[in-house]
Amino acid sequence: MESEGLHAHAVELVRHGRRILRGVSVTVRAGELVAVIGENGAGKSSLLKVMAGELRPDGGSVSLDGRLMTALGARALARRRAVLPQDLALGFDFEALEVVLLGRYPHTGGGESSAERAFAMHCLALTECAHLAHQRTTTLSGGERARVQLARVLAQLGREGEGGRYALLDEPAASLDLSHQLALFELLARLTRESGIGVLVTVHDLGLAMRYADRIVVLRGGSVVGETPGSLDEELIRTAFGVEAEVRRHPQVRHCMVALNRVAHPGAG
Ligand SMILES: Nc1ncnc2c1ncn2[C@@H]1O[C@H](COP(=O)(O)OP(=O)(O)OP(=O)(O)O)[C@@H](O)[C@H]1O
Repeated sequence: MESEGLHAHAVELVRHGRRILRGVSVTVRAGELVAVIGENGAGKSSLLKVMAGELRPDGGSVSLDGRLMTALGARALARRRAVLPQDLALGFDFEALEVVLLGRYPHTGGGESSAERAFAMHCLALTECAHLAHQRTTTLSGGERARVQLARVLAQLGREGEGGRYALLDEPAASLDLSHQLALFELLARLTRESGIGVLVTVHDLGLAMRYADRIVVLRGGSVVGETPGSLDEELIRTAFGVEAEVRRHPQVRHCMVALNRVAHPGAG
């Protein structure tokens, strides 16, 4: 078993008799931003849930820094990794700051010192929603709610040295406007570089994935069909999405851009 990092090794997942993940192996190391892309139903969220320890694989294993996920207790796990699910329904109408403080629970057991509140405010500021601290989450816009939840994830990951160093984020950019999508990925890239946090993120925007990810994992039909450091080629996009695309390196900036042309096989499922 590999030691450092979050590893899915030959993971199989079956749900209600359907094989959803087939022999999937993915690694996220400390300080690395790994993007998972793939068409609807490819298995991205399922993989994220398995790697978060929320779903038990039916074959293979998941380990976190050399320990099997199944051997970690709930609180230890909550200090080591934080999850942003795709659709999170809160049962209570909390203020945004209270939601972020929930992220501190695995560390504090529920105490709310002024230092904890200041740290929670700091996390809200990182995701540009300090001004929403005392607004009820039911009254937030979709994008604002996503940013508050991201602040909760950051609070759960904690200060450096506290442990809890992996963030698993399921389509965090889905409801964000253009500027906040960029700000989110800039923040994630900075966190991986400066704090050594490992990030696994599912994303539909290939441009964001190519610009910010250290590695891109491509899923199709529950299998990994490609893995590439930061740039996709046209063949892989065709394989993964059935779409003809052109990938060009921008002359001024170092990252690649993708121009989608047409569906490769119109009507194909
Ligand atoms: N509990 C379940 N029972 C049966 N099928 C399931 C279950 N959970 C997921 N699936 C199926 O597994 C497949 C993968 O789902 P998953 O949510 O992982 O896809 P995804 O790649 O995240 O898709 P999207 O881009 O639409 O969010 C889908 O076809 C889905 O219908």
